[in-house]
Amino acid sequence: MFIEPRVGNGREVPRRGWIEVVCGSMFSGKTEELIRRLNRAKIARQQVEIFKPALDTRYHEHDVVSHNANSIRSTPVALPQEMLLLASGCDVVGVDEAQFFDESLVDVCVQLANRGTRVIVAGLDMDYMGKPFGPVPALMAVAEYVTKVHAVCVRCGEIASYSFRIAASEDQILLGETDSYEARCRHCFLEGMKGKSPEAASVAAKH
Ligand SMILES: Nc1ncnc2c1ncn2[C@@H]1O[C@H](COP(=O)(O)OP(=O)(O)O)[C@@H](O)[C@H]1O
Ligand SMILES: Cc1cn([C@H]2C[C@H](O)[C@@H](COP(=O)(O)O)O2)c(=O)[nH]c1=O
Ligand SMILES: [Zn+2]
Repeated sequence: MFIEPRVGNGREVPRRGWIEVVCGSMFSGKTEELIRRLNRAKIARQQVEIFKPALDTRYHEHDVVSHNANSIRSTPVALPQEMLLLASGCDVVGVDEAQFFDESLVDVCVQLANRGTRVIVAGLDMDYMGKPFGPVPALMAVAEYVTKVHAVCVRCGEIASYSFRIAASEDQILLGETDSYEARCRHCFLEGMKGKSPEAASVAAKH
């Protein structure tokens, strides 16, 4: 799985495209896993392009940077359509923070895969309310491979699938780190939601 197959029995084989999604909560290792796969492709001398949403300026204007400071050069784009032109001739395209793009990202990834590109997309599957986030759930549906990674719940040490917001904002988009979010397991996420706004409490009440 996730090999870099371009040469078969010493002969060039036609390029085959596909989509891989790496999803999970904040701090679950999505960016690390994306960087690991992209670096392997570079070692295999494949042409790699990496994109991130222009709005994600948390760590660096250009680089994709993980919470433990691994990084890889990327191109910030405002719209998914820009990737179609910028990635022409590429073997592998990586996309980080996919949740910040609009739904057109799904069609762009499908077009790239259809024209023979391996597309690796990393992003949050759920927002701070535990609701599906942006185009990530739809990408999971059309992907050949979906990998859900997990963080460690900072409250109890169980595996964490939720990003619990400790900051006051109720906007869906709020850039941040440990200053604004905690990785939490289902139980600790629901416990936290009970003490929040009426909408948040109703999310917890449904469970
Ligand atoms: N609660 C946590 N659970 C797991 N890893 C954490 C946690 N808090 C910080 N980390 C660090 O975050 C790293 C993963 O960072 P990153 O790949 O950027 O995650 P993501 O892109 O999913 O937010 C881990 O290797 C670890 O060093
Ligand atoms: C849950 C949640 C997160 N965000 C923001 C916070 C961070 O800037 C990114 C996630 O980064 P990571 O690489 O996955 O750690 O998304 C948000 O805007 N809204 C949310 O609900
Ligand atoms: Zn917990």
